[in-house]
Amino acid sequence: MACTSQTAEGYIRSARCHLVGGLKNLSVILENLYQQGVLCDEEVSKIQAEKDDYDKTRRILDSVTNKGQKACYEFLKIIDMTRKRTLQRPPLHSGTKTFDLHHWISCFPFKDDTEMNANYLQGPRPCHRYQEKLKSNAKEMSNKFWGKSKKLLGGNKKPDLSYATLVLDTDESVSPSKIKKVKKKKSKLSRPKKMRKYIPEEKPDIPPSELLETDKNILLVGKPGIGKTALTHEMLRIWAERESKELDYMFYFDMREISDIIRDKNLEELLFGVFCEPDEGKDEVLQDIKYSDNITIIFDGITDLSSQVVKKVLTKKLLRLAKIIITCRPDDEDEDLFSGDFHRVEVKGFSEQTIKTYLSATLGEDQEKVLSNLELVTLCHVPMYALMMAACFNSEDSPQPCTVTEIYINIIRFCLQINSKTKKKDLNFFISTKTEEILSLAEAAFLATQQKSVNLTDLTCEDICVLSFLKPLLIKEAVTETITTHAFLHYTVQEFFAALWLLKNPDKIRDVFQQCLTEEKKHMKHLIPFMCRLLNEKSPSLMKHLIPDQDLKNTSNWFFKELINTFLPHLCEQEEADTEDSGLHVHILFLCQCLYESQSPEACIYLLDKLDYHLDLSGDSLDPYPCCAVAFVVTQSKERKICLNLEDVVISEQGMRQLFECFKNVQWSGPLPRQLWEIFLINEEQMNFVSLLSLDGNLHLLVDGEKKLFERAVQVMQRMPTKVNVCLHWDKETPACHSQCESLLKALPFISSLSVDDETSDEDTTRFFVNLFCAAAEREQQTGEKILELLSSVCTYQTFPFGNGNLSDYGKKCQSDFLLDLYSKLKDYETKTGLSVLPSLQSVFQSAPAVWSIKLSERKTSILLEVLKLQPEKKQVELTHYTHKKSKMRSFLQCLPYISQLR
Ligand SMILES: Nc1ncnc2c1ncn2[C@@H]1O[C@H](COP(=O)(O)OP(=O)(O)OP(=O)(O)O)[C@@H](O)[C@H]1O
Repeated sequence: MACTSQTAEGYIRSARCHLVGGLKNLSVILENLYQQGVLCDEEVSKIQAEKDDYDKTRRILDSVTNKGQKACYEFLKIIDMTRKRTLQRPPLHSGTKTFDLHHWISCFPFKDDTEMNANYLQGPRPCHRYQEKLKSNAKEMSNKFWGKSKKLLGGNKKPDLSYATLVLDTDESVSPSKIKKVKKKKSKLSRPKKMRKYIPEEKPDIPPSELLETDKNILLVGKPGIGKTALTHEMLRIWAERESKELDYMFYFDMREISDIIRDKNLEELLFGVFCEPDEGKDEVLQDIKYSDNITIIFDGITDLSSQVVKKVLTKKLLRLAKIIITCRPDDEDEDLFSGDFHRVEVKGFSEQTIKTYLSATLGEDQEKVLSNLELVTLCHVPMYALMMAACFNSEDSPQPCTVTEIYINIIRFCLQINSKTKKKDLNFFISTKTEEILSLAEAAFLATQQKSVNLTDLTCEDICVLSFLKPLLIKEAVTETITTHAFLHYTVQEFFAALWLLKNPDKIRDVFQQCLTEEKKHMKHLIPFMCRLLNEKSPSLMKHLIPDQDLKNTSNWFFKELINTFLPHLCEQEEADTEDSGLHVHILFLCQCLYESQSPEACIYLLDKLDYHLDLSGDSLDPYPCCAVAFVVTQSKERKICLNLEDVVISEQGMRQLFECFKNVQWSGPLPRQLWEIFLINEEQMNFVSLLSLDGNLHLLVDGEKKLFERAVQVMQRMPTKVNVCLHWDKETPACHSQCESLLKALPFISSLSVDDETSDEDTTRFFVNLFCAAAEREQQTGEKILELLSSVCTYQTFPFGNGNLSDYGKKCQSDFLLDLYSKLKDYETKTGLSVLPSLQSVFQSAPAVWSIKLSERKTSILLEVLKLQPEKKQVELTHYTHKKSKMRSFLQCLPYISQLR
């Protein structure tokens, strides 16, 4: 059509007859000619004053061609850049061959001057203004959407909520979550593994912008609350914020909100009446939209096609060139209507990584409270539940602790509220009007849970609020037959509803308690913590809107006693049968968790009383949440201190923080301090040793424990800001081995005192110190370090075994005995090795008690004499078990010069 030598003017002249009648949207052409300086104000006005479009077109063509090549080139450029709106298309199926202006303009050999391209006005002014209005509307809508969620998060530190990456699945072969083969076999996965399966696997990221760019129509399918609306709002935001000279439009319709009002509306009413009205040139805008291929329409939450206008848009009878995005829940996915032309994308929620990022952004440090509970973490794969989690832990209105059940109650209330569009203040009333539907869902949940199934086969309810907790499952029974059942979005929500039904039918509760003790039905016990909290009437409330108050109180009166009495005897039986079983304490922990959920001090005291105030958690691995539960139960005992056994327990740093709160109610004696230090030392996390040390001022250390622990303790001492008091414990009756003595000696510069726990026998204590002093002497001999002196200064009178300012008779005796034993053993050692140890220990022997208590019959008087000789002044001596042996009496007389008083 074009030859390269043809001029712009010639090109226009050759097609003049087609251009007259073939140009449209003359205002766009004129405006551009004016902006590019081809025509002046006056010329434009004159053209506009022409009576019809033919005359206007002729006049435009004349003006441009009269102005020469440059003006003609500019004109062609304008036509080219705005051709969608300024050039007529040849009629479709016209039969006769017509001149195609679109083809004609594409054949003109333009120079490559891309930098100019951006500057053309694409469509009529009113359309551009309308686009601006739509964009600002979209930004506002997107802000409002996130603002609504943000409002749920209390506190001053409200985080900014925005779109977090969702797992999107474009697998066309029908999604595996939808169709399942009938599986007769029960899943053998452990509960944590089963829970993890809820979290969708990470897929290659499909950013919302990509969905926005593609020419295809899109069907977004996903469970309630999974993020379909959030995704569409993200697309709206991207569209509204991007810089583009294109004249494009984007409309969003929340079908749940408008489906009632648009039933009989036409396109104009839908776009301008329901969504957003142009401020000027309505007809021009509507015309432009109708034939625009740059228009995106979102129908969010479509359930049916009762609206004719929506149906026509979806079936392309209206807005033929528009790109359509629809979202629906799997329940409403009508394959006949949405098939073919729609690219199906399944929205699967948050991946594990996004859950972590989301919780970290919304909760900061508090994220640990959720992360430490696997059930809560997996619940967060549904973004709506993640939002609730953030809201529960962030809220200032409802004080923490937030029990797990409270989070579920909040979730249930929140889902009911948003799905029914009820105002917060009317929600309690609304719940009571839905009693029947909620209880029927609860019954289906209970029956399925009993069968260990997630398929709610007997569900008859069609209520939208109730269905918002569910997703449909298509079960393939035969090649030609599938049946639809429902499943909860998360198994724990099913258990929650099952618990609710059980409280409505209290006569079944005892049976269920018994079932929990059987191998076959032990999974039923997950209902019990929920029941414990649901019995509590405090806010957030649920049960009291569903069943009469008195019924709930009647159940509450016997429930906890029955629970404790059912589980405790079973516990004792197990204990007798297998004392090695470390799973044994699971029941105690379980009961603690139940009581924590209940928040009932009376029930805690009842349990503690039954356990004689002994809580034995030995051998357990305690997550932070159970720690919180144990701390709650222990703190309820105001009158009596609890004896806590934490032997071989594993607790995280966070769990420890929870547990610390209850130590004031715990007996601080026996092995507990040492057990705690072991838990800390074993732990690989950064533990807060300073706070542990502050409990009683001592670092408690098992002398004959694992070598690694001992070494770790030494490292800890070295890192402490001040010197540490060390209290040594023994497990088995073995003296410290050489390497342990060595480690301890290495740590001496960081030790302010060394003592021994009061359960260690005198013999062991002596043996240990003898070994330690001997090791010190050896080391001193080898290295020349003055270590004996340092050691003896650490083992001062104040802290020496049994030493305190006011010794009892028993104490005095022990101390005297200890010193005499130590002296005699070290003397033997000196003789054996030729090393000199005793002179460095003068201060130790001199710090001896004011009154020496001696069992004369058992003692070598020669040793006594030597020790007395070391004393700076005469000492009082008290003889017990004295002897009738003359020789012994005679040598005792030699001690008299060093004795001030003898009894
Ligand atoms: N990608 C996301 N990033 C951050 N928050 C999200 C995301 N998706 C959803 N949310 C949060 O979850 C809430 C519920 O999500 P949304 O309304 O998008 O679910 P939906 O799939 O449209 O549910 P329904 O089927 O009930 O309409 C939102 O209000 C938002 O706070």
